[in-house]
Amino acid sequence: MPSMKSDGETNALSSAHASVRVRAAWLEVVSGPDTGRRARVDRPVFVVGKGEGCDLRLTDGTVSREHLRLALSPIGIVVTDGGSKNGTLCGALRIERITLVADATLILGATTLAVRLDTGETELEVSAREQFGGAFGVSPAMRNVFALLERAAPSDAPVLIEGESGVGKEVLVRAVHSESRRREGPFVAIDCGAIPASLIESELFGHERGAFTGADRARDGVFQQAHGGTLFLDEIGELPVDLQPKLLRALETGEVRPVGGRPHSVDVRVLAATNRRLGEAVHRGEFRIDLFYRLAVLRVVVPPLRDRREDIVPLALSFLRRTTRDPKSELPPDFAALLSSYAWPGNVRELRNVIDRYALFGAANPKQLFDTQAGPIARIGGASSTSTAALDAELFDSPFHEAKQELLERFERAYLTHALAATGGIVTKAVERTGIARPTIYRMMNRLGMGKTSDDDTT
Ligand SMILES: Nc1ncnc2c1ncn2[C@@H]1O[C@H](COP(=O)(O)OP(=O)(O)OP(=O)(O)O)[C@@H](O)[C@H]1O
Repeated sequence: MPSMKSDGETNALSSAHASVRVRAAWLEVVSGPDTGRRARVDRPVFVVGKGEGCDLRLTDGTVSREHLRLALSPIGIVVTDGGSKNGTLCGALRIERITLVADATLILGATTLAVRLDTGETELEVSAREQFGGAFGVSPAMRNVFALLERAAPSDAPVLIEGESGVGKEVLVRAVHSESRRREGPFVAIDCGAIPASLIESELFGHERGAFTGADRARDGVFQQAHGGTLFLDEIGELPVDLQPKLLRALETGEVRPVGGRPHSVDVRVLAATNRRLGEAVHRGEFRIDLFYRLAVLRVVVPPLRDRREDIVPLALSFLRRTTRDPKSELPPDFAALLSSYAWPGNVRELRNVIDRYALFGAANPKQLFDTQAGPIARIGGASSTSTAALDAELFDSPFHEAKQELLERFERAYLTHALAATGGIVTKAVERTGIARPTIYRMMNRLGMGKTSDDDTT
């Protein structure tokens, strides 16, 4: 498969990049079960805790899942307690948010962390743009992600994007494709977590006629379908271990072997995403290290929305203006303040859903938009939905079939929004909760303009 292009081409892009000067630091565990562990804080957001997604993962049982977050800033390191159970101490002070401008010691649970700030400044590369394809962001953290991806886009290098569900991994992957020389070629997506293990090999590589019971005709896999374009392997962390060597071989040789057939070459750029930390899966022996390195020529971690609060209101405004088709739509200041202070467990997807609800139903009390049980969403599917008071007068003035269709779409959108909000935006959980098949959910989301496209329909 083709490799990275020359530096000359990537340099051409660098004029679109700026940099912010920040102070990076070293962390060292100086007491507690993980004594001796060190980590470099040189990315925009760095999380310490015992959860799987943490940048410094501690084994101390008294530490919370995401105990504290460190953010780079020009004057020092901004330390924020992540709402931990037993708090974070800096000296004799219990802190919620402070900026360290000199070396300090932090105590979390039974662990003591020494923070040693660099004496000089580090340059954090950020994009000069606030938009990369369909992804929008004003925070240095997001503009750093844009800068990395803008640099990688013109090459054929594989990129691995990690981040929680709903942070925008797919939007970013599509942007990489549309800014690459393959933009005229196909973009094919496959969700490795949504396909039964028995089918995934043939979904990836295709099969010959008669290769297995039920294979009554030959079929191309996604590699063949993406020939000349980009293949997006979503939820790559879910790829069964026994298939990983086959994928590695395909990436290394540029050849795929359909089930029951002979190998042939394909010209495909592979982009992958996962909402697990793949490095941890490698550590546990669940993901092959050689495949990890092959996929993660560039590895980008997209921070959750709660770690880039500057993005919340600008994103909300852009969703509102798109939905209302009114570039002058504004958010009431108290509603904007509520949005800014919310934790967004479902990330940008959840924010988009809240704004969709706000635009769709309006709200005398905007707080209700966050409370899906008590809010207007619950009402439309409940007993009061039969009351004419719950319906717009406009619907009664439209032809019956149009009005019915409009109401059905509103219901579907509200129902899905509610299901996804209740499951933190995790489609797999929404499938269990609603009883709607996963491909149908994706199709509905696509049809209703909720962010997915037909490429998601891989089953
Ligand atoms: N930075 C952004 N700018 C604009 N829209 C965004 C951004 N990030 C996410 N979105 C929107 O939020 C929704 C979720 O994004 P996306 O599907 O890319 O997330 P994801 O990380 O791939 O989620 P999952 O892991 O659940 O598949 C989509 O509607 C997308 O358009």
